[in-house]
Amino acid sequence: MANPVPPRDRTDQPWRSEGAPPPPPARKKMPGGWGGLILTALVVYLIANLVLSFFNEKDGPTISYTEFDKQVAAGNVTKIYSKGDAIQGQLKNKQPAPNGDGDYTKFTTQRPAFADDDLWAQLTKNNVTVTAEPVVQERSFLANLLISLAPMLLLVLLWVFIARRMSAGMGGAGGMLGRKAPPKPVELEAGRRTTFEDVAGIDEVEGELNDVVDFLKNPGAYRDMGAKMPRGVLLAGPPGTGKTLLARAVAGEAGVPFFSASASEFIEMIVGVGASRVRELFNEARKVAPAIIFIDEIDTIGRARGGGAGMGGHDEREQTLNQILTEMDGFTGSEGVIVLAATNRADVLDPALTRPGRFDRIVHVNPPDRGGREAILRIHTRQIPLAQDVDLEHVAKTTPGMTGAELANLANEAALLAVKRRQKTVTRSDLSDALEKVQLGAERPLVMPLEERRRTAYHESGHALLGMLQPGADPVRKITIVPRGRALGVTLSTPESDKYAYTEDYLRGRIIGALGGMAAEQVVFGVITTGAESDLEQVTTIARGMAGRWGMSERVGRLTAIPGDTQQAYGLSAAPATLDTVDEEMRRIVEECYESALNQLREHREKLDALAEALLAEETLEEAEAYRAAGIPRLGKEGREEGEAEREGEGEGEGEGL
Ligand SMILES: Nc1ncnc2c1ncn2[C@@H]1O[C@H](COP(=O)(O)OP(=O)(O)OP(=O)(O)O)[C@@H](O)[C@H]1O
Ligand SMILES: [Zn+2]
Repeated sequence: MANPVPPRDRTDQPWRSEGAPPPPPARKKMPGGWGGLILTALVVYLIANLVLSFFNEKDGPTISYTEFDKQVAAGNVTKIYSKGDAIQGQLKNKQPAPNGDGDYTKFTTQRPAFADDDLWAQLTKNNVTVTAEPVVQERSFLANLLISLAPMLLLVLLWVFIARRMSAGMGGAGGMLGRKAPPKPVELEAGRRTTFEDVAGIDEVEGELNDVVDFLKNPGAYRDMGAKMPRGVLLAGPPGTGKTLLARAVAGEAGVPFFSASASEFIEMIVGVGASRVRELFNEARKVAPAIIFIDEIDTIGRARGGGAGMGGHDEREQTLNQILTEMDGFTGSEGVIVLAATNRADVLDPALTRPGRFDRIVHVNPPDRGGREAILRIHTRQIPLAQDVDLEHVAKTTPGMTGAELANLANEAALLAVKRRQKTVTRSDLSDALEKVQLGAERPLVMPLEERRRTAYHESGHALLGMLQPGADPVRKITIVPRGRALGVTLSTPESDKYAYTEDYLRGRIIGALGGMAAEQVVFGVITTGAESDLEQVTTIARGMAGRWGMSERVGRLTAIPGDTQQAYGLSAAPATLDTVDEEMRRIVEECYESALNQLREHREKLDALAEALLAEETLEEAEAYRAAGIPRLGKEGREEGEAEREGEGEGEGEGL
C-alpha cells in the first residue's frame, strides 16, 4: 500500500465547504481574587503617593529669586536650606506676601541655573545659616521604604497570581482550591474509568490506538526489546466525534493517569506562562509515568506560521508550541508518557508538529455511520429506561450526519421530555420530538437531507463501480457517504501490490474511475454539480502526464512537451504549437474516458442502482460488501498477489475503456 490512490472526494458543496471554521471561542475567565488584590495594591500605592506629596507641601509662599536676593542683601534672611536648586528659607522680619495674602517669614524660591555665584559670599557676609540636602523628597523613613519597595511588591504579587492561575484549571480538580497545586491527573480521582466500552462507532480508530494501550500497560517489554513507541498521536476529526472521550478511554484501558489541558488555556495566560505550564505538566506526567497527556485544540497553538496569527499572541503561541516540541523531543521513548492531541483542523497544523518523533501518528476520527450511530445511541441510553416501541436502529437510520456528541444530546433531550411529560419511560415519540428540537437549535442542518445523500451515494457508486469494472484497476477498498473533512463521501481504492510503472490502460482506467462520480450524476440526475472539483484535478494531472510527459499520445510524439525540473533548469521548453497539441490531446483523452464512463454506467445501470441503494442504507461499505452489492465477483480477497492475477484473468471486456 505504498501507493494509495488519493481518495476521490466531492468537495466544494457550498454549504459544506465553510473553509476555515471559526476558531474555538477563547474561554473567558474572571480575573478572580488575585486580580482584585493587585488592583487594590495599585490603588493604595497611588493614594499613598498622593497623600505623602500633600504632606510634603513646602512652607510659605514661593517668592521670586530677585526678591530673595534682595532680602539676603538686606540682611533679613536668617537661615536657608537648599535642596538642589530649590531654596527654603526664614526671614528675620515679616514681609508682605507676593500674592498679597498676608505676611510671611518662611518662603520658598527657585534658583535659576544662570544665577551668578556671589550668593555664597552674600550669605556668609550676612551670617545666614545655610544647610543643604541632596534632592530627595522629604518623607518619613517608613514611607520611603514603602514607596521604594512598592514596584517590587507588585511584581511579587503578579508572580503569585500567575502561579495560581497556572495551577488552576490544569489537571482539572486541585487547581481551583486557591492553593498553588501542580497539575493532577484527572482520572485518578474519578470513580469510574472511561474505557473503549464507552466509545462506539469508531472501531477502526480503537484498533489503531490499541498498541498505544498495550505499550502503556507494559512499557518495560517494549524497552527491553528496544522498540520505540510513538510519542504523540494526533486525533483529527470534526467536533463532537469523541476525540476527548477516546483519549480518556485509552488512559482508562491502560489504567494510567490522564492529564488533560487545552491549548487555548496555555495562550490565554499572561505572556511567558504557557511554556512553563507545559513544562510543569510534562514533569508531573513523568513522575507518574506511564501516563497520558491530552492536549485539546492543539491547532490554536500549532497553526502553521503565517496562518493568520492573532495580534500579539504570536510569540506566546510559538513559545508554548516550542516547549511542547522540546518536551516531546526530550522523551527517551522509554519513559512511557504518550501525548495525545486533538484537533479539528489537521490541515492547518505546523509541519513541525507532525514530524517523526512528535505527532507522527495521525488518527482520523470521523462521524459515525448508521451502525455506529446505533451503537452510540445504545451507550447513551444505558441509563435511560426505554419504552417497548423504541427502535434505536430506526433512530440511527433517521439521523445521518449526526456526531456522537449530538446523539448523546439527543438521548438526553428525549429523557428530559419524558420527565416533563411525567412518563416512566422514554418513548418513540419523545425521541422524535427531541430530534426535532435538537435540529431546530442547531446552526447547521444536523441530519443530511435525503436528496443530498442520494446524489452523494450515486456519485461515490459511480467512482466505485467503474473502479470495479476497469480491468487491472486498483480494487475498491471502501466506499462511504459519511462526510469526511470537506468531502461528502469517499471511495478508496488501493493497489494490490506496489506499482512502479503504469500502463496506459491503467491510467485511462484511473481517469475513467475519477470521472465516474460526475458521470453517474449525469446519467442518473441529468445534471452535474460542483462536487467533482477534486476529481477533475486528478483527471487533469493524469491526462497532462499522459500527453505531455509519458509519450502516450501519437500526435505529440515520443517526447516530453511539458518540461521536467531538469529541463526547466536548462531553460528548455516546448514550442507553443506543441503545447497546444498537448492541450488538445489531453482533451481528447479525457473526453474519450468520459464517454466510456457514461457508456459503462448506462450499460450497468442496475449495478449502479444496487450499489447506491446499499450505500444509502449502510452509509459505509467495506470491500467485500461493496463488490457483493454491485454483483461483481471479487476473487481472491485474501491473497493480494493472487487477487491481481485473478482479476486480470477475469478479463471483463479487455480494453473496454477505449
Ligand atoms: N463515538 C462516541 N461514542 C460514544 N459517545 C460519544 C462518541 N462521540 C462523542 N460522544 C459523546 O459526546 C461527548 C463529547 O465528545 P467529545 O468531547 O469527546 O468530542 P470531541 O471530538 O473531543 O469534540 P471537540 O472537538 O468539540 O472537543 C462525549 O463525552 C460522549 O458523551
Ligand atoms: Zn468524486
